[in-house]
Amino acid sequence: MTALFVAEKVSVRYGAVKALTDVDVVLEPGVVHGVIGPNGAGKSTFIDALSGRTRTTSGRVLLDGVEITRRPVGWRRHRGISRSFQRTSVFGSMTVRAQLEMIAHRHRETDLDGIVTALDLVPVLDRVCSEIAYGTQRSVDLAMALIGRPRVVLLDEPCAGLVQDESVRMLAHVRDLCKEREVAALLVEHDVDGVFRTCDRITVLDLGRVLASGDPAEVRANEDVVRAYLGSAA
Ligand SMILES: Nc1ncnc2c1ncn2[C@@H]1O[C@H](COP(=O)(O)OP(=O)(O)OP(=O)(O)O)[C@@H](O)[C@H]1O
Repeated sequence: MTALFVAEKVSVRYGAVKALTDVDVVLEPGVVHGVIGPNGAGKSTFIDALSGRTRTTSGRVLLDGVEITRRPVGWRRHRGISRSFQRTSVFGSMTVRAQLEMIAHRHRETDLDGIVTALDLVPVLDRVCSEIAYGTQRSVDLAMALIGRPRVVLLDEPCAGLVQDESVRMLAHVRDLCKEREVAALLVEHDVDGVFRTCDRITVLDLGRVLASGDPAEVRANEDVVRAYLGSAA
């Protein structure tokens, strides 16, 4: 069977800096795939390369077995590859409702109510985005990424800036919604415990290379990962 979304030996250089070298990932519907690694490991570069924001130096990206490596961001979004950013991308001056409806219109979403309800956004629909709590803004970011029934979502640190309780709730939402909607998710996150709790598979990057990949138990037990990254916390 053809995998939904594949990164094959993806490499990215910024001048002399090798930000990513030969990184492989396979994403499947309803599977949450975490990517962890220390600062500068190449996590954001990987999401940027998969979403079309950064040009790969070599390697291939495939959707349904068809190469899309050079396709631009907008083309990918319209074919069901969406992403969220490390920093919230809500428009501060709009209401939550206006912002979500605008994106729903653009991507022909027919069940905006379902997304809004699942993410507990009903009480803030008529509030201006800049006036709602930061944790709720992050839920609006997730809602925006899920609009249009994407087949693949690439989430860049959805828990950045959240307190522990909010982070737990956010990752539960990510997992539940990806399972319910059969979305293939790639989750980059610094909250390592959250990633181990949430993800079905995990890839660990270090200095732009894959240090380990597998299910959470395999990765947690991997000696290279413990030595280089998890330390005694494992
Ligand atoms: N635009 C750029 N120009 C040059 N080097 C860059 C650029 N963006 C990233 N890098 C370098 O590429 C490497 C990977 O960076 P990247 O931001 O992808 O790592 P990261 O794992 O997401 O880090 P963090 O956890 O701090 O967000 C780092 O060495 C970084 O300094």
